[in-house]
Amino acid sequence: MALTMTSALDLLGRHHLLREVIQGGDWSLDAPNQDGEPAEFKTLTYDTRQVEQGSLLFCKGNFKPEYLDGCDQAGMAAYVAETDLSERCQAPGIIVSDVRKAMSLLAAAHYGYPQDDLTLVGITGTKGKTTTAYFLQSMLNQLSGGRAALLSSVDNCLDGQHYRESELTTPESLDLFRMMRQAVDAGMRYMVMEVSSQAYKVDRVYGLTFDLGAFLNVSPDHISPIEHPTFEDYLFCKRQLTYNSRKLVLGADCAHADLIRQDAAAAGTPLTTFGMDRTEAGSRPRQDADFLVRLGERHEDGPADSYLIGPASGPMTAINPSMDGDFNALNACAALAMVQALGLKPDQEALKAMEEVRIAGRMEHFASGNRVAYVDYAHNQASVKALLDFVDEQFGNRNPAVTLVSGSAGDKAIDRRQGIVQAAQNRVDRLIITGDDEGTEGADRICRQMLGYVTNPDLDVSIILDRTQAITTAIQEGAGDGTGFQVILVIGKGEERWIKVGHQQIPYEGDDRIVARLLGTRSHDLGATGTPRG
Ligand SMILES: CC(=O)N[C@H]1[C@@H](OP(=O)(O)OP(=O)(O)OC[C@H]2O[C@@H](n3ccc(=O)[nH]c3=O)[C@H](O)[C@@H]2O)O[C@H](CO)[C@@H](O)[C@@H]1O[C@H](C)C(=O)N[C@@H](C)C(=O)N[C@H](CCC(=O)O)C(=O)O
Ligand SMILES: Nc1ncnc2c1ncn2[C@@H]1O[C@H](COP(=O)(O)OP(=O)(O)OP(=O)(O)O)[C@@H](O)[C@H]1O
Repeated sequence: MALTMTSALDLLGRHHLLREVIQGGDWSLDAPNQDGEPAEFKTLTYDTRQVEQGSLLFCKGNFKPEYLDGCDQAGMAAYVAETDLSERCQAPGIIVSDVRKAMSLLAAAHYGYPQDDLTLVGITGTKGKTTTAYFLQSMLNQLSGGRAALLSSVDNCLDGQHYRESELTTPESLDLFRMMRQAVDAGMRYMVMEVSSQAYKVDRVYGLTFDLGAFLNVSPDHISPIEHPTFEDYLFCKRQLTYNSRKLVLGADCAHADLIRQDAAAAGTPLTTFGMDRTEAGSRPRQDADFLVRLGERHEDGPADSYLIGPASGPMTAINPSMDGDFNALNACAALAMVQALGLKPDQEALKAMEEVRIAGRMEHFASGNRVAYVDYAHNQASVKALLDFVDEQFGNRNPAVTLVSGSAGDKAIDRRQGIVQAAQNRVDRLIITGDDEGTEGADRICRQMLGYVTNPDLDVSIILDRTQAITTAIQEGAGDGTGFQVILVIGKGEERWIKVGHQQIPYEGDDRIVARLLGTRSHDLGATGTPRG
């Protein structure tokens, strides 16, 4: 469907978003007079640097009027904004009460409502969104002959095969609808996407109904001046997925599950639940979740523990995910519950597809002599706790000396600094606090703040600002006397090849590559599911 000035105004009017159209001194509710057939907008953009002949520009966020200089000359057809910017340009201004909502509605129309041709799955949760999304995509690809697209915080995949690094966890609505169109044109039948709390906060998914939503878990995170003012606001934004999904899969042990159940009842959204079953083998499984995962046989020194996964009513199937950790088995269980909620029957091959999934920078495992290292993306209290639970379960009987290398990002999610220290300080032997994406705050300040949260006097703790040096120290002079078994955990950056300093991304070797180089083991350079990026 071509979007013209007339159809855009009509759509905005129907959604009560249109205030008026301003061109020069003329104010009206109608489209400015045009000769002949109304011209369709050629492109839509929210960046003046992308404006070309026939563009419709959205002025959102911290947009500055001076960005409009030169847009007339570039051929801008019109702009959409919440204020009159006619002093800066000749093109008509569509003045709306909410530019982000307007952008989502107009983008959907411009790209011909691609969501109608996709089975759309949205996944939210504080932890496990990316992993669960990859697990689900792998099963859907297996069941549909490779017709599952993916939008994640690591990579986007629009044709079931090629993965490209993504910028945001959930894209801006304009980019989202464009990518959906590309996916439909590439023959995709499914799209699996992560839905961040921020997506609801700033209307990136406004007007979208998901065929299936998943709410995995929630714990305090993303509280900062540019994200959420409070945990209540963070959770409230996430809860919106329930009201915008036709069905919902919910973690049975999710905090505030009762509230989310109330949401689902209020919205008339049917629920399927999943959870970890920790009852003894052979005893009656837990009864309060529809899908369960439980520990299978333990293999000492084996590649990974195996799990049993399936509907609570049985039968269970053994799986052996290549990504370590009970939390990843739980993510696999969430993905299985989602496939079933979509009305599909996952066969053995589909479950096997999950076993092949590897995600760059998530639970990357390295070993040499008496040292084992993991590079992981844990970067808040809940994920550090989950990672240390894994270390206890997997290596506890070998009495390891555990070294943790962690920093925390600047400018956002400020509560993580305390959360990481709290989760770790009584469970590791050595903590090396180091630089992360410091942004405009400076790594020194963030590291000192983290150090200030340490209350355990027995903890061997130090700040080594340079991340490469911090990892080198951890590997070469880990905790303990160096003779016993050592576990080294390097967390928070995954496979990222840059560190954000100020507003710049400074090239960085990468945690995984540094560990591999120092331990003399092989590093993987994969985008996802064993597929090189490209
Ligand atoms: C708070 C927030 O949502 N910020 C996002 C938002 O910023 P904004 O709209 O204020 O944009 P801005 O960069 O200040 O600039 C204002 C506008 O002027 C435009 N511009 C700029 C310069 C110019 O010359 N001409 C011009 O038109 C820009 O394109 C933009 O549209 O739009 C930008 C892109 O249009 C995003 O990059 C930016 O995300 C920032 C980088 C960010 O850090 N976002 C985080 C908080 C975020 O969204 N995270 C979530 C959750 C992650 C998770 O759970 O792991 C996510 O979904 O990624
Ligand atoms: N279900 C889970 N529960 C707790 N921790 C988890 C879970 N799944 C993954 N993690 C931990 O969180 C880290 C990030 O996992 P993942 O990328 O799948 O989550 P995410 O929700 O996409 O995170 P983010 O929003 O921070 O990008 C992992 O490296 C792991 O340490």
